[in-house]
Amino acid sequence: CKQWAEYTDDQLYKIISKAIHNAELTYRRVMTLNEYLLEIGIDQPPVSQGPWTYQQHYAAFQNLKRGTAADVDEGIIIDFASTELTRCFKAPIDQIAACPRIVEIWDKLISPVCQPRIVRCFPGERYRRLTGECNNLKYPLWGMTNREERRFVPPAYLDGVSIPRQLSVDGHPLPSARMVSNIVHRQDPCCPLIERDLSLYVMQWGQMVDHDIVDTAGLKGADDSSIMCCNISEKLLEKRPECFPIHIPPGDLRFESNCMNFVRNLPSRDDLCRFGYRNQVSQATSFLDASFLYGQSHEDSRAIRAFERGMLRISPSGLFPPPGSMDTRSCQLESQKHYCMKSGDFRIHVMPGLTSVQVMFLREHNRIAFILGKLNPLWNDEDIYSEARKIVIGQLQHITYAYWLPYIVGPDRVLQYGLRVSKHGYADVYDDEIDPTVANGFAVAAFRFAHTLLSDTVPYINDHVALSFKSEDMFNKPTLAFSKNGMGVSYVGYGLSQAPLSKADEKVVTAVRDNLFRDMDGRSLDLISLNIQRSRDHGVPGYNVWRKFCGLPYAFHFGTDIGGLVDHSPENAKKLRAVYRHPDDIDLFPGGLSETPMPGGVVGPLFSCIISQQFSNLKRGDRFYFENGFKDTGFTPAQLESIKTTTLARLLCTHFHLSRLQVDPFRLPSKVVEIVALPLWSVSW
Ligand code: HEM
Ligand SMILES: [Ca+2]
Repeated sequence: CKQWAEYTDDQLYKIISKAIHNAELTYRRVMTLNEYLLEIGIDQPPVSQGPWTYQQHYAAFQNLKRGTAADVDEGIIIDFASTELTRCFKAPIDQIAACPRIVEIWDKLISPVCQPRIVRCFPGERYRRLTGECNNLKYPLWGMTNREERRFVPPAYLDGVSIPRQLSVDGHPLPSARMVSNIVHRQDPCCPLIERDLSLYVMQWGQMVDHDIVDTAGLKGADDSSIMCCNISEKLLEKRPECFPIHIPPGDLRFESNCMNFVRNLPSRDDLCRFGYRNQVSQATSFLDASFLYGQSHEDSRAIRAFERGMLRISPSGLFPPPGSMDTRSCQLESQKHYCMKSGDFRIHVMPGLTSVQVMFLREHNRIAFILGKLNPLWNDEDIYSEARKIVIGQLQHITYAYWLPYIVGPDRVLQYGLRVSKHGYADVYDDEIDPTVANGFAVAAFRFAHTLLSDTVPYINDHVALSFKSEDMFNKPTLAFSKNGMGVSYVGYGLSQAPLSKADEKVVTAVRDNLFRDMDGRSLDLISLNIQRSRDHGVPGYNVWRKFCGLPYAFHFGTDIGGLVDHSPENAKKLRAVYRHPDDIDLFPGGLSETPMPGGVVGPLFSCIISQQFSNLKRGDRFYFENGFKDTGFTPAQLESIKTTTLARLLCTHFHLSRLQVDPFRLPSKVVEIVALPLWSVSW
C-alpha cells in the first residue's frame, strides 16, 4: 500500500468514486445496446412460434434465474469497477485490495449499489434449509444458492481481473477451442467405443448429481434474450464485453461458418461486495441435497409440494405436474397433450434419462411420505414432508458415495480422501472449517468429465421392445417421458441400466461434439468447445497449475517420459502437442480428460483428485451429511441402518415396476451377477 501513501483521502475518494461511476455508465450503455439489438432482431428472444432454434435450446439450459436479478446488476457493476481500479491505480487487484484505506473508502462508496449478505440462523433448526443457508452455523452462507463459486487455485485472467485467459505463455494466442476439440476429442462416428463393464446409468447419475451441486448462471440480453456474438461487425463486438465467440478454423468437417456463439457467464458479487477478480455464481445449493427435486427457494417449494400428507405434487401418470402458470420456455413440446414439467431444476428435460432419474426420486419421496404418514398418524403435512425429504437426501448421498463415486475416482482415491461409506453405523466427519461451496475448476472442467460418457443413442427398453432413439433428436423434449401413458420414463430408466457406457477416454460422441442442440435448419453447437471456452471465460488456469495443486508432477515437455506428460498415452500426448505450444497452455478440460484413467476409475489422476477434493468437502462440510450422528439433525441408528440398505436397484425396481434387475445397475448385467431378490427396506421410523 506504500505507493499510495502520499494520496490524501480526498484523492482516493475521487479515484474510487470515478471508477464506480464509470462502471455504472458502462453498465447502462451495455443494457441500452442490448435492448436495441433485441429490437432490430440481432439478439434472439427466448422462445418464438414453431420449433426452437439451437440457440433457444442452449438458452433454456444456460439459464439465469430471474430471482437473482438484483444481484445481476451488482456483479456486473463491481466487475467493471474492479477493472477500472486496476487501470486507475496501475496495480494488480490483489495489491489494491491489500490497502485498508482504499478498501474502507470502497466499502462506503459501493453501499448504495450493493449490501453485504446477512443471514440469521437458529441453531435449533432440525432440517436443512432449501437455500442451503445456515448449514454451517459459523459461516452461514457457505454452500447456499445464488452465491459465488469458490476457487481451489487463483484465476489466470488475461488482465488479472476479468478478461478471459487467451494467450500462450509465449504470447501467441491460445488455439481456438474448436480446434482443440477437433484434434483432441474427435470420435470417429463409425465406431464409438464402449466400456465393457459399466452401464449408461453411471453417466445419468452423474448428470443428476451435477445438477444438484452446480448451476452456473449465464448472462442474458434484454428481456431474457440470447446475446448473439456472431455475424456482427468488429466494432459492435467491441461494445459487447459479454461476447467471447469461438473461432471455427477453416475446413471444419461440421461447421461452415467461422464463428460459434459464446456468451460469458455472469460475474458474481461476493458476500461483502468487495472488489476483486471476476468470479461466477452458482444458482444451486452446493450440498448434495436433492435440490433438483425440492427446489432452492420457498417459491419453488410452493409450486412443487402438494401440502397434503407430506407429498410432492405428481401427475396421474406419476410424472412431475405442469407448472402453475403456462411455461413454454423450459422444454420443446411435440404434442398438445404434453407439458413442460415443474421440478426443482429447470434443466430436467435436457435428456430423457435425466427426466427419468428425477421422476424416480419424485416417486420415492411420495412412497416414503405415504409410509411415514401411516406410521405417524399425528404428524402434520410439514412433519411428514421434512422427514421424507431428509430420508430421500440420505438415500441420494448413500448411493452416490457408496456405489457411484468409487466407479468414477477409483478405489485408491476413495481411501485417500476418506470417501468410503461404512456398512454400518455413524461416521462423524463434520468439520465446520471445511467450505463445501462448489469450486470453479471442478464445475467448469473436471466434473464435465462425463461428457465423454455420453452416448449417441437413448436406450428405451421393456420386456417386449428394445429401441434406441438418436440423442440429438431428444434434447429438451419431454416426448419419451410421456410416451405410453408415462411408462416411457421406466423404459428409459431400465434402458440406461442395460446399455453400455461410452468409453471413458478423451473422445466424445458426435451427438454433442458436433450436434448439440441441433435444430430444424441443421445448426448446432459443440459441447466440448463450450467446455474449453468456458474455462477460459472463468479465468481457469492451465493444466500444469492444477497438477501442482494436486501434488502431481509438472509437465515441462510433451513427451511421456519423466518431466513430461507422464499420465498420458504417447498417442494422447501427441494430440496435445499438435495443438498447444507449451504444456502450460493446455486447458484443464482436454488436459485432464486425455489422461489415462486411474485403476478401477473412469478419470485420470488429475480429475480424480479435483473431483475427490470436492466430494470430500461436500461430505465433511455438510452438517446434515447422512452419516453424522448429531442429536436432532442426524438419523437414529435404526434409520441409518435402513438408509444404508438403499440401492439403485431397489429404487429402479420399485418405481419402474421391474421384477428383475442386476444387483448393481451401474454395472452391466453379467453371468456372475444375475437377477436377484433385493433386500427389502425396513420401515422402522
Ligand atoms: C445428457 C447430456 C448432456 C448434455 C446435453 C449436457 C450439456 C451441457 C451444457 C450445454 C453445458 C453448459 C456448457 C457451457 O458452459 O456453455 C453443460 C455443463 C456441464 N455439464 Fe453437461 N451435459 C450432459 C451431460 C452431463 C453429464 C452426464 C455430466 C456429469 C457429471 C455433466 C456435467 C456438466 C457440468 C458439471 C457442467 C457445468 C455446470 C455448471 O457449471 O452449471 N453433463 N452440460
Ligand atoms: Ca444441491
